[in-house]
Amino acid sequence: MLLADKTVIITGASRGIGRAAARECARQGARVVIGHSGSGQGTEAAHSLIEEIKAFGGQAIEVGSDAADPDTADKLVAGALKAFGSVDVFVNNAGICPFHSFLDMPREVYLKTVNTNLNGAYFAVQAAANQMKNQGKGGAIIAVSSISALVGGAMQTHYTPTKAGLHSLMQSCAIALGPYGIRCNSVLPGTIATDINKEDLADEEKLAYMTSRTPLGRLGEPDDVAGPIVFLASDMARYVTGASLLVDGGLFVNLQ
Ligand SMILES: NC(=O)C1=CN([C@@H]2O[C@H](COP(=O)(O)OP(=O)(O)OC[C@H]3O[C@@H](n4cnc5c(N)ncnc54)[C@H](O)[C@@H]3O)[C@@H](O)[C@H]2O)C=CC1
Ligand SMILES: C[C@H](O)[C@@H]1OC(=O)[C@H](O)[C@@H]1O
Repeated sequence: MLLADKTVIITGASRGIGRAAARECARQGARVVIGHSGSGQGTEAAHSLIEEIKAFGGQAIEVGSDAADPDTADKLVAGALKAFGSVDVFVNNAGICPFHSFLDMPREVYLKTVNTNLNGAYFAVQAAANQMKNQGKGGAIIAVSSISALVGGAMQTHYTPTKAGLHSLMQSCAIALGPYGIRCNSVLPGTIATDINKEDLADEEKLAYMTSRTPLGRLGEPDDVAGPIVFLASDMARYVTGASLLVDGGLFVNLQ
């Protein structure tokens, strides 16, 4: 098992990519902290994931707290320490992408997106890194960034800078935390079918367009991203830091 005896915190883990990653980490032997929004739906989904994980003999707990709130960072670390005694891997995954045009972008939509996707992440990464440093045996931090860190989207002018920010944060943290043996990397998913884009991809033309642009001929599924996250979290990636891994079925390189 790739993650035996490691405690992994994953934010936004009740649904989509985070849920798939949490399940796979648990399958690989990790003790998992499921971060979620704390809403009724988030709590319910987190409980059902805990049941799934327990059913195959895994260990998981949940911590409900808004990813945009800087205090969430300490709650996640405290939850991990109380239940499992360590923090070995931190996966920053929680995110939103409320598609909206640029010229009339409401301030509150912009601010909510940046606070959820990037500002909260900064403090969460900081809290996890401090705990790893105090433990003295290194660790791994993974940001779920996006192909959108590298390319734009007319309806994503508030979102793409947050993904570029996460990508950049991992590069800088790789340097800041390398001396402590803490590796920092990002995964850059392409278009993965989840709740975040359900409405956008309900447009059949858009769905067909995104599929046709993907050399592997299909959109991604959450499980497609879970494997790369586990790899970067594991000791198999012990000399990988400051890297970013596109997980996009070839979408990024498909110019013509
Ligand atoms: N689906 C896609 O095509 C892509 C997704 N991503 C990124 O993957 C990450 C996960 O998204 P998906 O699984 O696709 O979507 P999703 O909507 O299924 O999952 C998002 C998760 O973030 C959580 N979340 C949102 N706001 C939160 C808050 N304020 N506090 C705590 N949790 C919160 C949600 O509860 C949910 O669990 C996001 O950061 C997204 O930007 C990146 C590239 C492509
Ligand atoms: C939500 C979008 O469908 C998705 O998010 C990303 O980060 C990708 O670039 C896709 O646009």
